[in-house]
Amino acid sequence: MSLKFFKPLFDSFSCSWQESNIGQKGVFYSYVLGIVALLWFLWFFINKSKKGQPPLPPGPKALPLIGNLHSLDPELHTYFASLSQTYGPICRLWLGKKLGIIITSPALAREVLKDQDTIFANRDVPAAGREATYGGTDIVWTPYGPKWRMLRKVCVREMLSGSTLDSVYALRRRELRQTINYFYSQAGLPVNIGEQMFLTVLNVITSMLWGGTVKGEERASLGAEFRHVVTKMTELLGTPNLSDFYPGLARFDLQGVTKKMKVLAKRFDKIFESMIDKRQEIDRNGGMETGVGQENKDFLQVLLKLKDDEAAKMPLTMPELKALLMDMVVGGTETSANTVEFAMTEILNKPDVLRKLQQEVDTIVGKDNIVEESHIQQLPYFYAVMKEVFRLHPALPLLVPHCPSETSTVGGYTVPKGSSVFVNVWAIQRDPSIWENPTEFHPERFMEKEWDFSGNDLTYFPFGSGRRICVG
Ligand code: HEM
Repeated sequence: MSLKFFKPLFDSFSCSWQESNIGQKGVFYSYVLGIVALLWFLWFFINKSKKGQPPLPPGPKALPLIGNLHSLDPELHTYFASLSQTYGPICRLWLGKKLGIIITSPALAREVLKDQDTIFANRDVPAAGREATYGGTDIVWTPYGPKWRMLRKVCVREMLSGSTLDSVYALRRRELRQTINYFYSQAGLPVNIGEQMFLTVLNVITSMLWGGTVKGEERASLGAEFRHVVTKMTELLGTPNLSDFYPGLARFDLQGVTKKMKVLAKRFDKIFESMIDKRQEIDRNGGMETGVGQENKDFLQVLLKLKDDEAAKMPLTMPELKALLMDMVVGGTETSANTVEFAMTEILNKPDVLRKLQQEVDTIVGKDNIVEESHIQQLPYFYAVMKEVFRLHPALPLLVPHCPSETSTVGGYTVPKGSSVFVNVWAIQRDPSIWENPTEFHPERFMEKEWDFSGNDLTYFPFGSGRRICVG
């Protein structure tokens, strides 16, 4: 590097200084030369150590400063699928200052979600996500480690275990029957499946959360408010946000995403506070009004007990408690409701599938009976239809992005620490080299081969795979 580069810098020093002290000038140049030499050595060694590393994955040409933001399509999963057609099963994209890595093959998904799971079981928390979840203290955004393990364990053991779910079967049954009754009463009229399913799932989840704490009209109006807030929150979480692409700009919140999320989160917080107050009051009065099942505590009761447990190795804080409630309400409702809506759409478009389903239900359940959950194992075609819906329409087509806690190698390329890793399960589940007629809704394929939701087979994993697999 030429010293001429520094000339303007030297010129800016006062002339009198230069003229008056020739000796000091010599010392000054020696310092500058020393610093330049040091910088050069540093640069040389950093590059040398990088030379041993594989290159970054291939990807489209990036512009200075903005990277590939100019060509980003908001429908990310289809856009990423088209990139993988050009650049292969692992490619990269510069999202401002953030590096995005896109994975689009079962083999590479296995490397990320199974072989190097402990490294990739982390998250890069988006500004909107942080705001929505009390600073990212929920299961979804907590980094892999003891805290995350504790939160997940509480959730799985106390709310989603087989025995708890069995104990609240009556509650699911009641909610579903109410919904079916409603559809029946609307025969011949248009109905909004998505909306009805959202309310059904929401009622099931919130009843499990705080049981009989709210009833009647209050419950119905709470449902409407939840739907509105959850929909807005999901929209904000999906909005490409400059604060995430340029973390240095996050405090300016240029698009106002954080501000909007704050308003929504406040509305949820009010509901949570009111439920907690009511629950504590019922408990203070010695009430056993749980609504979940006679012997069962509702989830909120269990959480409040854990929060007050001073002997706990890792106590639960109030923000973590509320963040867990948020995960259940936001994570469980839209995903389930959208899946049912897709199922109904596909079935209505395929009269032969509808006919086969009706025949199976008539034979196994009988025309005069109502389907129970226990029937599902005896309804293989029904189960295959469900699996086919999850194949074509995974609720989270890119999972929740993973983030490596250290620089690693995937598919022979470097994936730097802190990059956002998008596993395109939507594209993998439509890959023509794996699936025959991949875009066709054809449940029979699941009658011929066993696929499950366990995440062990990286050709079919609508709930993710590895440590971060869906908790619900
Ligand atoms: C149709 C239903 C659902 C689908 C398709 C679905 C799918 C997923 C997927 C793909 C992930 C991300 C996995 C990853 O990052 O690799 C996830 C995470 C998660 N899901 Fe679900 N989900 C559903 C329902 C639920 C329900 C009912 C709940 C709770 C009641 C729930 C709670 C969560 C939570 C808390 C996480 C974060 C797990 C973690 O980061 O450790 N989900 N889900």
